[in-house]
Amino acid sequence: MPADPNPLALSVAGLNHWFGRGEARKQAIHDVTLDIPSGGLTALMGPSGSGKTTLLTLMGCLREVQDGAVGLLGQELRGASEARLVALRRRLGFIFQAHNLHESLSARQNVMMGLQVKPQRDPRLDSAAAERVLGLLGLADRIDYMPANLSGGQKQRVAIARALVGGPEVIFADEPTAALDRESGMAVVALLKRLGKMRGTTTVMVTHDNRILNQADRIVTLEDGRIVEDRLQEAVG
Ligand SMILES: Nc1ncnc2c1ncn2[C@@H]1O[C@H](COP(=O)(O)OP(=O)(O)OP(=O)(O)O)[C@@H](O)[C@H]1O
Repeated sequence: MPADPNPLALSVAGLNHWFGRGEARKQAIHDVTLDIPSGGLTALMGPSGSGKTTLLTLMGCLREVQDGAVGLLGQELRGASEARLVALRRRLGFIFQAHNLHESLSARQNVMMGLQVKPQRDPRLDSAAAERVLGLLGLADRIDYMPANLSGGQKQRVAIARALVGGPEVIFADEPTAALDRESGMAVVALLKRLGKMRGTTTVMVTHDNRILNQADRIVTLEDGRIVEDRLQEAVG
């Protein structure tokens, strides 16, 4: 049988999630069903507390699936063993607002950390790979700087380079451009879109940033833990 030309990166069905116990128990995700094909940039938006981060972390194997199904890269997350989840996480890239760089390592060394989960690589190529991705993110002249000597936006771009350097199949990002100026934010989105077209990399991104929403292929809106709108769009620009 020929391979499916457009396989699903994510397939979520009847997903529910609760926080707390007893009287404090509160449902954060209500019956979410969502298929995301490989490639492309999907934006998750919605008011504060609507469940965006919870949904992102459930899809990214960072939170245990309690009820419903989450298929990621063809594997079901609910009930999966820790070993299987660890193997899957190695195929993902995560970008969060708090960049968590190692202060004692240079930008290059921080990005090289993103390759250490790849057992099959040739480590002699790590340094050049880190340099290349930092260059793509406009940091060619900051490669050997320490985090203390970088601005907040530059540190965030180093964290993004670290998430991208290993060639992840799916990228989960939570407000990745919040700390970036307009130009850097647009460069990050352009790079994610290029990865989608060239390598079929899928990006799922929580954002309120209108510049990014304009560039997204699809916008999924949550309210009170439910999907209230799911819109495909022709990207602008
Ligand atoms: N660890 C937690 N323990 C208890 N409740 C939580 C926890 N994390 C999230 N919640 C609750 O779940 C709901 C959804 O939160 P979530 O962080 O997913 O929303 P969000 O849309 O990402 O919000 P924001 O835009 O403010 O980041 C909220 O009511 C929140 O208070």
